[in-house]
Amino acid sequence: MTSAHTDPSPVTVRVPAKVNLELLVGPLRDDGFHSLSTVYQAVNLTDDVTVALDDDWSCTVTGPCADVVPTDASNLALRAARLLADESGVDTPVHVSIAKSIPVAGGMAGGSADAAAALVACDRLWGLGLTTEELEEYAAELGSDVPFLVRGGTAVGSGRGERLAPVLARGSYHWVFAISDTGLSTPEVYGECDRLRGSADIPEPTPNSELMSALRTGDPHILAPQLTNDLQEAAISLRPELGEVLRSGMEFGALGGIVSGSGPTVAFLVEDVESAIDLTVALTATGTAREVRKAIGPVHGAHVIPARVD
Ligand SMILES: C[C@](O)(CO)[C@H](O)COP(=O)(O)OP(=O)(O)OC[C@H]1O[C@@H](n2ccc(N)nc2=O)[C@H](O)[C@@H]1O
Ligand SMILES: Nc1ncnc2c1ncn2[C@@H]1O[C@H](COP(=O)(O)OP(=O)(O)OP(=O)(O)O)[C@@H](O)[C@H]1O
Repeated sequence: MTSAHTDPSPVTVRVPAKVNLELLVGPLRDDGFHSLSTVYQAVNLTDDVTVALDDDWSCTVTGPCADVVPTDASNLALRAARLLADESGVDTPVHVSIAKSIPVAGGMAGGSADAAAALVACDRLWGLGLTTEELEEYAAELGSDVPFLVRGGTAVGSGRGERLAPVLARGSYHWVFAISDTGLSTPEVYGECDRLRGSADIPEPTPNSELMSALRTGDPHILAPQLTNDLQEAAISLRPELGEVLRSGMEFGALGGIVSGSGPTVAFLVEDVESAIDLTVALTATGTAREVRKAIGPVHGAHVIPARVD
């Protein structure tokens, strides 16, 4: 092992959550993953991940949901830091601190986001100078969603979701997210999808050209009818009240509503910032969600931010 050039100052990286504008789930592959065709969009619900040189590998998490995030070796951000160290021959451990704001087990890729952020932060701290493409390759070893959280913006994902291609998308979209009290497990939702499909023959999924055209217009009215999620039925089957949340959001004027990824967060696309505020207030009043938050997409992937001066 060699010691990499080290910068003693801690590095903080801000990383977005994601919503899948389209999530087409293909057949179950031999490796236990489903082949996907998905369109990701990064939205500005963010976590901040700070890495600092330390005597040993460790992790702390702060924020309202910190108690349900592991701080042992299973934490995805800590795993990401250790993977990068192993692969790059670095022997200087770090402490990883996560200021968590992305819902946990909410279908918005919060753990994947922290892993992406840790890769970008450690690359800077250890002075490795890796390219985004190199970081995305390490990211794919940590989870299917992780490469997208390094990249951000709007992108098509294929394979198991880890193979990315750019999308020409205009404009900014306004979202409202209805966040549940308790999360859903991603493997359980995929399992429920398989159960509901039974022995049906499932074709390999391909991106929907109408969604691609809609993204080129930048018009949320045109995008809204194209939102699709093949995991939605499975998420509602496991959590029937999500159907009620979807109905409420549409009644209160959302242009489109969809379960985010594997759920249970429900994402509503709205016309503009005023509509986002109105829908946030209306959904909060129903009490059907633990928390309702508005966001904008697309935004950048994991990026270094200036150190906080407290
Ligand atoms: C639902 C999505 O968030 C949509 O973007 C992703 O497909 C999930 O991505 P992720 O959380 O990064 O998932 P991974 O950590 O790679 O895989 C967790 C588990 O989800 C299931 N999984 C995940 C991705 C995929 N294409 N097919 C699957 O069946 C598998 O059971 C896998 O063991
Ligand atoms: N840094 C982390 N942040 C959140 N959860 C983590 C982290 N590291 C490990 N986990 C574990 O991963 C599980 C899934 O959390 P996560 O928030 O990534 O779910 P998710 O957003 O539904 O994932 P996805 O949308 O990628 O399927 C959590 O229940 C937790 O036990």
